[in-house]
Amino acid sequence: MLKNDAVTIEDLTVVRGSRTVLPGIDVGLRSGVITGLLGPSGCGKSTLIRSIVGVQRVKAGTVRVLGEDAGSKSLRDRIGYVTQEPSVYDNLTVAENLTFFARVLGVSISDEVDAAIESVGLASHRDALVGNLSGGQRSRASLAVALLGQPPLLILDEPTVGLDPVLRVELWDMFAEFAHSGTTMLVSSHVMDEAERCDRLLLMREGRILASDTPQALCESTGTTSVEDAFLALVRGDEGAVR
Ligand SMILES: Nc1ncnc2c1ncn2[C@@H]1O[C@H](COP(=O)(O)OP(=O)(O)OP(=O)(O)O)[C@@H](O)[C@H]1O
Repeated sequence: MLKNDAVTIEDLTVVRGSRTVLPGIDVGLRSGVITGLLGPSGCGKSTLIRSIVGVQRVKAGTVRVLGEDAGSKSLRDRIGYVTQEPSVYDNLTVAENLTFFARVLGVSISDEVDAAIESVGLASHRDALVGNLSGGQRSRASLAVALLGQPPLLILDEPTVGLDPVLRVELWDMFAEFAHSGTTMLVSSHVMDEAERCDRLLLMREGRILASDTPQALCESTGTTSVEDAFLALVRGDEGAVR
């Protein structure tokens, strides 16, 4: 963890139902880079994200986000969060959805709505009903909502699920642009080839952080040439350590 990390997490313990999902983890998110959050289904990625966004009841530990406690009111318009399910209204157009959420957030409608629509490549569908859009277009409309007000921290939970390869590449190009302009990004993914597009990676397994480093450093430290192989090597090492 670094002093100027955008997010610092210490000894975070989360229990959901009767299961200890996060058993006291420490991790930091570097500012102004894309961190990929990777790990098998059920390993706790969404729970970690919910803790950062401030909607998860935590049992112990601290989560500091942009210098505030996670969940603080002052963070409300400083975090853009896109869940796995599109969070836009089917019976409103793209522009109407954005206008509605801009009002809720109190951001300038005239400037921000069109800029957000433009940046997710939906300008030609500005006046289309969201209910008539394709799955990928609906995901991008959700992403546009998260961009309103240009929050310094963007958290995207599996933003490319169900999207075609061309669209995935376009979205990752867009994420790189956001990071380039100073936005801190946390992007969860199941897809290992997307990991190569991240500046840093958090590899999770069964609620624990197996590694937090650059893709290159992970490959070097495990003597592998792909993130997928690095992850497998770390899992095998972890299994050996647990045994
Ligand atoms: N409300 C709940 N009550 C009990 N257990 C829960 C609850 N919500 C999640 N869990 C458990 O917590 C663990 C972590 O879930 P989480 O959704 O964080 O995983 P994930 O890594 O995001 O998975 P996926 O990639 O499939 O979305 C899982 O074992 C899940 O079954």
